[in-house]
Amino acid sequence: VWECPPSLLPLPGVCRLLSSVMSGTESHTDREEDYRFLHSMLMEKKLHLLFKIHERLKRFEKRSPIPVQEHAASLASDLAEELIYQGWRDEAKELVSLFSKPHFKSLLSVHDAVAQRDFEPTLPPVPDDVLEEDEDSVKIVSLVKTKEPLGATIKRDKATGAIVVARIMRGGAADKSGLIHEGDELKEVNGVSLENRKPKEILPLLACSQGDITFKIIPASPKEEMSSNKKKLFVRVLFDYDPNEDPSVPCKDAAVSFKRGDILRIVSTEDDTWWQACHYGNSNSRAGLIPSQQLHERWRVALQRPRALFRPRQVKRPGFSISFPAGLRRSFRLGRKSSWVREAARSRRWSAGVHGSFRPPTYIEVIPYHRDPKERHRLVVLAGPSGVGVNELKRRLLISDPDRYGVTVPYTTREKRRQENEGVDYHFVSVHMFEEAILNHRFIDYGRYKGHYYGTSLDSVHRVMAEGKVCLLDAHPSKIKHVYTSEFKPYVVFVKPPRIEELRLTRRRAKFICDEEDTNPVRIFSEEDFEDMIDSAETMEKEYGHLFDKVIVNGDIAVAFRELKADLESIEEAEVQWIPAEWICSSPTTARRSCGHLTGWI
Ligand SMILES: Nc1ncnc2c1ncn2[C@@H]1O[C@H](COP(=O)(O)OP(=O)(O)OP(=O)(O)O)[C@@H](O)[C@H]1O
Repeated sequence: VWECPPSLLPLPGVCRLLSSVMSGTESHTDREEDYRFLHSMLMEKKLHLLFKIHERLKRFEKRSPIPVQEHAASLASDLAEELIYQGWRDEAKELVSLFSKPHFKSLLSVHDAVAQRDFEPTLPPVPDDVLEEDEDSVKIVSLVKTKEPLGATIKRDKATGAIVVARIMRGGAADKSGLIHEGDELKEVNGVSLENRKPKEILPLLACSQGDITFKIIPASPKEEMSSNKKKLFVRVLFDYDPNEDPSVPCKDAAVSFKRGDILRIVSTEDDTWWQACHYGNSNSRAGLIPSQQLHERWRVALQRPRALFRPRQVKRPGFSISFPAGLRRSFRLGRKSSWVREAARSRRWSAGVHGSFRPPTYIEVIPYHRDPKERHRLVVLAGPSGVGVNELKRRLLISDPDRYGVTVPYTTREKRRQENEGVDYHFVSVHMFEEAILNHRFIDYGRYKGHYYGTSLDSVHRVMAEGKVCLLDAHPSKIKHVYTSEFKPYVVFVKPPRIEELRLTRRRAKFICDEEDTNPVRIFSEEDFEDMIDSAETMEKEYGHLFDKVIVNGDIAVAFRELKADLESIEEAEVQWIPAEWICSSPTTARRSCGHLTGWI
């Protein structure tokens, strides 16, 4: 067994390592002599002292010590001189001899070098000849380049052929230096003229520069900073973006990737095509390029498939249910039940596509919201194509916590049936009352079915919320606008079908209720139902995706339910919730003043 000498005990890790090296080597060495040599080398006291020093340095490194003073060598020499005049006592003699030892002197001089950060490259003096031409306009900028990129992009000015700084990334090295600005013309890098060079020839020049880097620059005329940049502007992104898959991004390394739903802080919108933003909550994240709203809209237009835009689909949907377990099927989605509403939905889709009346999903301006425990809960809207499982999820939520969740009771003008209870299954009202409520805009959703009105009113939502419960409302996405206010602060969950293969597998035994007049009102899903469900989900996402806070894919019902429940709980517990700025900045003037030129959708 190989043992450590007691002086090495503070380094158990090194001892263990050396010990294992030795025991590992033992079986591989044929010759005793080699083994002894290795043993004596690894046991060498100096080697262990080196380890000790290394270990100490590592420990100090963690503490990030700050030098007490930067001129220890001259202090020691002054002190030595003083001591000589203090009389020649033994202690003084010893100290003077210690100070005069070359090792000690070297140690102090290394200390001073480190304290003064002498190891960093020094900037070369500005060459004498540089100011000869254009004396007023030329600027020499020297930066010390670390591993960090400069944080700037360059481009060639089409008109003049000059190389100019296209963008400066906020928080990057160039930005922090405050010496290089957007629009500056680069004349030389490290003495190499950039005349007649293409940006791609210059980039390697910058990349391989080590230490200090000197630019000869013709500064751009000073621009006024946009006031909007100084304001904190947050957006929720409504699409995924990966610069590695984007051939149009000017510089992949300078771009920021994000996922739909992420919150970004916009730091610059000066450029029409590429904005700058950083991820919220990540203090280390540097600002990077993101496609501007205009650019993203252009992409979307270019990518629009004419088939999806102009071909109205034959929508065939499950019909209407006959009776519902108490407290469940109280809010229903009329959008898919009456033929006239179906028609309306179809023409909405048609006109939106043709006239581009809906906003393409890009970024939505958001502001932080902290719910006061005394305030009402946010309304939870569940939306999704017919048959996807909205009711099933709602039912499970209610059962899981009936004190926390509540559902609305719908209104109808039809006769009450024997097994039904007023205010439990429906509010049974007269046609006159119903029509008056329509005129007073009290309905989120209403329609006629078999000669009777049915509708979900704002009052029933208020009632559930007033009980202190989280109101679960299922609604067609086109109806969300009726509750899209600061009063309800809706949290919208879109329930999306999985891929058709998974639908076939998971819905093998699922039955849904179709037309009540049908001879067989309950039937299993057909292939066509699945296709309709997927198509309709796609259309909903395209037209109303900007309203969705959360998208849940309902493949395995248990998984989808767990995800939904956890999500609804997490928004309540979250320190900050992000709500659309338009709920607070409702008047356009206020919005414009507080959010720069970006109001609501940006
Ligand atoms: N993930 C799932 N796996 C298997 N069956 C499911 C799943 N989700 C829902 N179902 C079943 O599919 C059927 C339709 O679901 P549900 O009634 O919840 O749909 P819906 O979206 O509310 O449609 P509609 O509003 O048209 O009634 C029900 O029998 C339900 O139990």
